[in-house]
Amino acid sequence: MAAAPLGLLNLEESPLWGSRTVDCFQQLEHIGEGTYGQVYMAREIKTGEIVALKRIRMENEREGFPITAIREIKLLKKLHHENVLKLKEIVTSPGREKDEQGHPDGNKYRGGIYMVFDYMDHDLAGLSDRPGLRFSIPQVKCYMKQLLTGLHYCHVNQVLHRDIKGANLLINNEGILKLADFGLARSFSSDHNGNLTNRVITLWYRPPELLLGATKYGPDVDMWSVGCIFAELLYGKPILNGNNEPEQLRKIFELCGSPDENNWPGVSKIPWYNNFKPAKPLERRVREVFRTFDRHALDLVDRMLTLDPSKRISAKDALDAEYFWNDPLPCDPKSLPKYESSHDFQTKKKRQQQRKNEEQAKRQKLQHPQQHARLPPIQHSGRAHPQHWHGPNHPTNNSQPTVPAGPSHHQYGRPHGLPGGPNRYPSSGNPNGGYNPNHGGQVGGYSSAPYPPQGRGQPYGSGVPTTGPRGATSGYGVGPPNYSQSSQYGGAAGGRGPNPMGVNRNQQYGWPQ
Ligand SMILES: Nc1ncnc2c1ncn2[C@@H]1O[C@H](COP(=O)(O)OP(=O)(O)OP(=O)(O)O)[C@@H](O)[C@H]1O
Repeated sequence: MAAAPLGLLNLEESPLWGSRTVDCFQQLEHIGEGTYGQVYMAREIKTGEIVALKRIRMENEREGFPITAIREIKLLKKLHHENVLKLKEIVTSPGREKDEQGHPDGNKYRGGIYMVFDYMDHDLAGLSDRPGLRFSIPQVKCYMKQLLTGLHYCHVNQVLHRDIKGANLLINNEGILKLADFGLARSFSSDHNGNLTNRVITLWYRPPELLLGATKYGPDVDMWSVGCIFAELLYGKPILNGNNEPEQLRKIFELCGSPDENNWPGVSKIPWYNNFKPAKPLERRVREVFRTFDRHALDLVDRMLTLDPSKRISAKDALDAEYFWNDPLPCDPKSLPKYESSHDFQTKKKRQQQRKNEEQAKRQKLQHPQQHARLPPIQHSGRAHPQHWHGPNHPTNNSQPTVPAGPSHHQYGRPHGLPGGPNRYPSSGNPNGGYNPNHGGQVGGYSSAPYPPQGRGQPYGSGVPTTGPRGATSGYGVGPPNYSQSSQYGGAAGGRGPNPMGVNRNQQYGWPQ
């Protein structure tokens, strides 16, 4: 990853920033794991305030502070809006002064740098992935309106987000949605003539112009991602879930029709157009595929998922769209239900644990077929083991699958590439590299030529999902709300629900260095 000289961080600009250490906070729970760092829920010891700490990954940094973190800090310092996540301060942890061999460690920041943010109870990916959860139409309008308001503010301030996806839209139990993760964001100006990288935005939310190799672009790239999220909220599952860039383009063209000089003047000049243009013309099918959406929703999705970026609707115009001004109106954020906290990372982790339990139970069943409840267990050794016999009113130990305790808070591995099962969102990392010829490349006349192996991380790249197609097992399209309004999340406990990971929040851990 590109790194910047230490001085560039310029923590001195905000005198208090960087002057406190992470020991001012008590670590409560691991809530997120991204390409660039781990995220923890923590309590400020002095005030009791709950915050989120994002530890900036330094493991791969030999030469200084990662440029992505510098960008994120710089941009967040200038953005102040209710719908943009607030960076409160930067704290440090001292870390080792010597390496394992006892040599002085030249990196001043080796110990750890943490960004302190307002704590948000959910991210949209984690929240909408809750089994059985259905957002109501006023609720979808409320979230979309906030997303567009935050994004409009960024665009007016000449910031492109470049990684809009559910996991980066944070929501608190006051119903407020905030844009987060500005690690790939950058400033732009309308007269800017330089080239920008096209290896940004997680694959499923990446617009066709970037996939075709455009290096001059503007806020329209974010609006494509918004269109994908909007349609996903109404449709109940991701709408364009390609496994690699060629497949992603194919899916876009199958939905939005093939691009040509009539519907997108200038498209033939984009570098990889000839490699990827469909062999035979495809019709636009947006209105057919999403025919169940109401008229105004369909109009808006249609204008967001417009192939030609210059004709794509802007955030400002989207906010003026009929959709937001017709009944049912967007609900008041305060009226939104309060849910038990859910983050994409934890949802995936829970699901992984559940799958493990199921597999283990299955294995145990095969190894030890179910006993008749009234009979003692089969005696393998020929001798009875008294500790296995609990009498007729107690289940035997062997007939019960061993269910491991909930995920240990000491094991925070990222659930990469979970075997089978639904895994709704692509991770933004790309450990598998780029185009995989076994996954639909060359299909329909596309070639993989322009795509070298890549990873989003270093510092830019694609967010190719690590898993295959998702099941829609936890369908969460719009419907009558069936969420729990359990009072336990609204009241005295500061609006936070019980710990879904079974972690004791009072337990203090050492901060990672
Ligand atoms: N302020 C916060 N409050 C609560 N949870 C948060 C907060 N910030 C981040 N998270 C959780 O941590 C996850 C990862 O955070 P973030 O996207 O900032 O990290 P990243 O390393 O930049 O990730 P990515 O791989 O997407 O670039 C988020 O999806 C969210 O679930």
